[in-house]
Amino acid sequence: MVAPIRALVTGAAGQIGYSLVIEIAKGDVFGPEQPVELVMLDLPFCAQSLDGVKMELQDCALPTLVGVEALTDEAAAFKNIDYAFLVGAMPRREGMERKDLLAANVKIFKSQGKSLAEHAKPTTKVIVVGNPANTNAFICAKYAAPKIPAENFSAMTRLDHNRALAQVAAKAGVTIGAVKNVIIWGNHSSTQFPDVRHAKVTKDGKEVDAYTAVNDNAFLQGEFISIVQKRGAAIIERRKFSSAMSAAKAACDHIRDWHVGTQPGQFISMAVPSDGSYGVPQGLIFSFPVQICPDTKKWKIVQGLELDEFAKGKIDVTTKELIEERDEALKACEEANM
Ligand SMILES: NC(=O)C1=CN([C@@H]2O[C@H](COP(=O)(O)OP(=O)(O)OC[C@H]3O[C@@H](n4cnc5c(N)ncnc54)[C@H](O)[C@@H]3O)[C@@H](O)[C@H]2O)C=CC1
Ligand SMILES: O=C([O-])CC(=O)C(=O)O
Repeated sequence: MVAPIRALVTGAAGQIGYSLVIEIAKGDVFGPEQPVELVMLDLPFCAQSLDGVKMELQDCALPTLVGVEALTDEAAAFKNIDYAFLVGAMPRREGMERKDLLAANVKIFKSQGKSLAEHAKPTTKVIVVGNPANTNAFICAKYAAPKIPAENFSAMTRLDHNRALAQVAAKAGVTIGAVKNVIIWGNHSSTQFPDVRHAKVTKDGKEVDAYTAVNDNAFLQGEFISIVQKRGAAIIERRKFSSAMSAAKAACDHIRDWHVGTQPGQFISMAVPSDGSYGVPQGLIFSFPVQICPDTKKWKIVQGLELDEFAKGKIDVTTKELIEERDEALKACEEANM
């Protein structure tokens, strides 16, 4: 039998958690032949509802789910895991920016970074979903070092990437599968730069660039960018809760691609530690276009993409915000005596 993958979901009793655990458990992430041991962590006051989620997962009678644990102890939850979906954190409400969550959430990721170092496998791969996701991932990686290499840490911008694909498909009058290689640069915040300069669309049987397919430059350099940047807030305004189903789906897309690799010629957006590419300071957790090698399961930042002055200006703005967030988070971690 294939050895099971041990996958941890934090905040599993929350909104995203409820959509996410079923997708992992039924094979949408690691495949229909891969057994999964699912570990769910939440805070002690959620123990009862977490237990209810566990019962429901058992009742799903899933052949891929070979174990399910509902835990409220961080050390036990991080033990021997292969993948960590770090979702558990406070969500924003109407009128807030994601960085307003920094003070409340960054301490969670300091503590979980230490738990990763102490209890997880050194090969564990981590996606941070809890906001502000890039900066939380930066802190988590810092406190998990040197046991777990920085390259194993990522933050989720796949939801923004999927939002961009959907907007381009709708405007070009094609289905989602006909659009590829949109890019989200930078922070999972309203300064992110959704960029379609290198995107391709298959339209009327021919692959063309997105600008040709959409045929509306003003839209692509204006409204499109702001729709994607502010989509999270637009969902909150309507639902009064932040995106959950789409966030869970995006987390699955992110880890599935990391686990199985990207298609030849395809790139996806993932916030990973910068190696200095495109002038982004080293170590910042920054969303780049990446490709993942199916054999090594390692990501590589796509190199050599041309950036015009418009793109460079947008990338500067989001870089500056991430530097400020990083410095604020480091200060908060020093002050939090834990
Ligand atoms: N990166 C992205 O694209 C997205 C990020 N988010 C973020 O994901 C996070 C979770 O969102 P929701 O599930 O909607 O929130 P939620 O409030 O419904 O659930 C969060 C859960 O995390 C738990 N939790 C809090 N601290 C914890 C800790 N230290 N350990 C374990 N569990 C803990 C809470 O008890 C709660 O059950 C928020 O920060 C939200 O802003 C949401 C959507 C998209
Ligand atoms: O907007 C929020 O707070 C939740 C989130 O990150 C998103 O939907 O992109």
